Amino acid sequence: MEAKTAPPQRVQSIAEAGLKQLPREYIQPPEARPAGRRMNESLPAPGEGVPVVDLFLFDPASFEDVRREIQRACGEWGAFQIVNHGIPRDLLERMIAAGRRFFDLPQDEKRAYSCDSRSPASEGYGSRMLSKDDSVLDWRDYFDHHTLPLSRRNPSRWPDLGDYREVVAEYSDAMRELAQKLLRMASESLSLAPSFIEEAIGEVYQNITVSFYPPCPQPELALGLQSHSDMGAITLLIQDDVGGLEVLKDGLWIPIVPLPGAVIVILADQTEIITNGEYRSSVHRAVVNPDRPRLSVAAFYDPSKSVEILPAAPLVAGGGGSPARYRGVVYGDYVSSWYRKGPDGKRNIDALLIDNQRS
Ligand SMILES: O=C(O)CCC(=O)C(=O)O
Ligand SMILES: [Fe+2]
Repeated sequence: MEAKTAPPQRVQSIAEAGLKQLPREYIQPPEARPAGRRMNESLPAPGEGVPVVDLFLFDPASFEDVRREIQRACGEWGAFQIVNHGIPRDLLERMIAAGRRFFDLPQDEKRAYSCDSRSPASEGYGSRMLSKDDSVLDWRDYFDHHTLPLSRRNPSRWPDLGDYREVVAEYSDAMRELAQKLLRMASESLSLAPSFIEEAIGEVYQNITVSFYPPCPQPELALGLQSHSDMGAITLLIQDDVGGLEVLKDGLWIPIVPLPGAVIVILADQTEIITNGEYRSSVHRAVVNPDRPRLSVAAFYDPSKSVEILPAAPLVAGGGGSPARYRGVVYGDYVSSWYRKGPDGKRNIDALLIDNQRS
């Protein structure tokens, strides 16, 4: 428990104090440590890593090729990078630069924007996604923005720092459009109506989280963000050139190597349910390094809390597909159970599996 008077500890302040040893709360259990990964034994050969999909090719003339690429990226990986996505490079760079400007502020100026650490997903500056007395802490600070629907968007709560507020608003709108485009492609590639997934998730809630991972004195013992899958429908992420995001594929942690100008797509749990497991939500984590701070910006695109999420009728038995693999769930209940249990390295979605047909 934090003492009432002491401000919550920020990872960046700990890092700046220049410790040689990682404080105990940040030491991961041996099985979760990045040093334990078997990654070096089998780094992906060129062309075998996380897919890169060129959306420029997504036109009717080459539709079949891209459709196959989308099917492979969503079905086998649940995470991929996209290029030629239509978002101006300049906007991506201004978003990263805005995030960096905030984290460069002196600690007491940042603290003026602190979120309410007792309430999950509260807006503002904070140090971890969930709090559970026995959990190991992430080597990460963040700033969470509530951006959509517009009724939740209140830029006066965001850093008053040059064009910061304009950039976040512009970025939010651009990422909403891109998420819609991708969900349409995902629907179409499963022969669903293009608007199927969008309609299934109802009014969209978007949060934008800037994550800051300070240099870590013992990165082999820590994680910037522990293994998890995202709860909502789809996450669009950009990162600077440092690298650290990894996705789990067939038991191996595969790095998503920074690709300038690319956007990383991470399918989240509700898309896996709606597609009846044809498309998978990606289990991912962030590792840290001793030398350079890393910054990423995630735009989470989530269903309304009141919507019931179910496997799509055309994809289950009766509609021509396989038996339903997941029980339906009201999204708000899914979120509450996630915050109660925490990710614990497991996929929350597995609790909804019928007969555990997929592991
Ligand atoms: O910073 C990253 O690369 C990952 C962030 C992430 O997975 C999340 O915020 O859910
Ligand atoms: Fe994530």
